[in-house]
Amino acid sequence: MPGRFIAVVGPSGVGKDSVMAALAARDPRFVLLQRRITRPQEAGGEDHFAITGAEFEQVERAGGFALSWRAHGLAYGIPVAVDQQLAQGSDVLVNLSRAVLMQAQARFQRFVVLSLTAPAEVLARRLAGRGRESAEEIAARLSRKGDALPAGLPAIEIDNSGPLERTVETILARLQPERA
Ligand SMILES: Nc1ncnc2c1ncn2[C@@H]1O[C@H](COP(=O)(O)OP(=O)(O)O)[C@@H](O)[C@H]1O
Ligand SMILES: O=P(O)(O)OC[C@H]1O[C@H](OP(=O)(O)OP(=O)(O)O)[C@H](O)[C@@H]1O
Repeated sequence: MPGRFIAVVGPSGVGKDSVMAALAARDPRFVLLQRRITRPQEAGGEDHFAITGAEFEQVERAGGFALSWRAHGLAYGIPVAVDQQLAQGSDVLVNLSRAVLMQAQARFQRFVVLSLTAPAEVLARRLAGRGRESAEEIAARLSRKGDALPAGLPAIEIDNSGPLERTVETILARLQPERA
């Protein structure tokens, strides 16, 4: 049985990368997908694979991405190698744009959406604390109206305004039944 493609979505600062890293650290059946992003490696935050805009377009044209999208002035790609990780039975955690969820649902056999939420003031505090973006970029992220989840798409909604450990426990409990 292939593993599950677990799309982790939610507004900037909600804790997608932190929650994914904590899940992977907690249970080796979860693996993290390393995204291709046109963001410098030294920017900090998630462990992405930095790629230039020209390289990105080349890979995209050649069909090297299972999914790709643009946001925050950057381009993001999920390499087709994700299929091998899934075929090995791993549950793969992927930080995804809400804009590509329908495409992802059509592309992957076993597909789960984890939708993280937190109040606006928590997002603002966390983005400032993360320190990866300038004050101007943070303001743009906070005012960006991300897409709502597509109507009818099943999603597991998880509040991440409390401690990370509590979020991880809640997610494990919600995902466990399907793993048996
Ligand atoms: N449950 C939590 N409690 C406290 N701080 C958190 C929690 N989740 C994430 N953070 C912090 O909030 C900031 C944004 O988290 P991050 O994982 O980068 O969010 P996202 O990937 O959704 O933008 C980081 O500095 C992170 O350490
Ligand atoms: O369409 P949306 O659902 O709003 O998502 C837009 C983008 O925001 C996040 O990027 P990134 O991880 O670079 O930013 P973040 O950590 O600030 O959320 C997410 O992974 C998408 O690439």
